[in-house]
Amino acid sequence: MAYSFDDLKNACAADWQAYIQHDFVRRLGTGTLEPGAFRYYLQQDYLFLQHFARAYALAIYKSRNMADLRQAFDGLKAIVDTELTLHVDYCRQWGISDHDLARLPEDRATMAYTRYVLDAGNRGDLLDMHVALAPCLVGYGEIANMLNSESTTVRADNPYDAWIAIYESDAFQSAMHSEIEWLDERLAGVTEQRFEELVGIFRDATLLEIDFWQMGLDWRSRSQ
Ligand SMILES: Cc1ncc(CN)c(N)n1
Repeated sequence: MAYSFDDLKNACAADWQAYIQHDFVRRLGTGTLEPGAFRYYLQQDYLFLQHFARAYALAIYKSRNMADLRQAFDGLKAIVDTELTLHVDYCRQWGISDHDLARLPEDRATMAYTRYVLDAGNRGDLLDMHVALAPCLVGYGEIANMLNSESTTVRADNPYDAWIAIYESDAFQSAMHSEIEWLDERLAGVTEQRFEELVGIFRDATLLEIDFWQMGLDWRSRSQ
């Protein structure tokens, strides 16, 4: 059987839905998320993105041909040039200065997720690395599309509208599609046993995304 990215998602369908439809996401869409929860998430996400940039750099290191190298490089650029740049501007709008960002303590949910992905890439091969990175890139693209399709989503006067805009942007959506294409090509040739290993990594990373949203909702008990 030729596997595809959709098979990875289908193998962890309940966890994937719990991630995409998390309460944190729903409240972003309706504009009802507590500002403190969003601010805490935004700050941790700044640290998260820096570690994910390191993970894409590891994917570049593990690439053995130009096509793989270019794919990992595009992922690195999407994080550093698109997401992190917008993120720093966005943090300023939320009253979080560069000074604050430079001194942030790392939450254990940030630590667990980012180190898991770096470890999956270190001990595994390039496909393990991309599968560990996929819930991040594909999940946020899907979340933006899901929010756009829901009648309960508020865009005008929603304090989180700019957040949705980052992930519905052409730059982010095209990075997501190109990653799915890359994964589809590689997954088509794996054995059943290898696919099951990859499902384990994909599920772990999806569960760690859920923990990251939950960290935001639990911000009061986690605040520095
Ligand atoms: C935790 C998390 N996951 C995914 C993304 C989208 N790159 C993000 N910014 N933060």
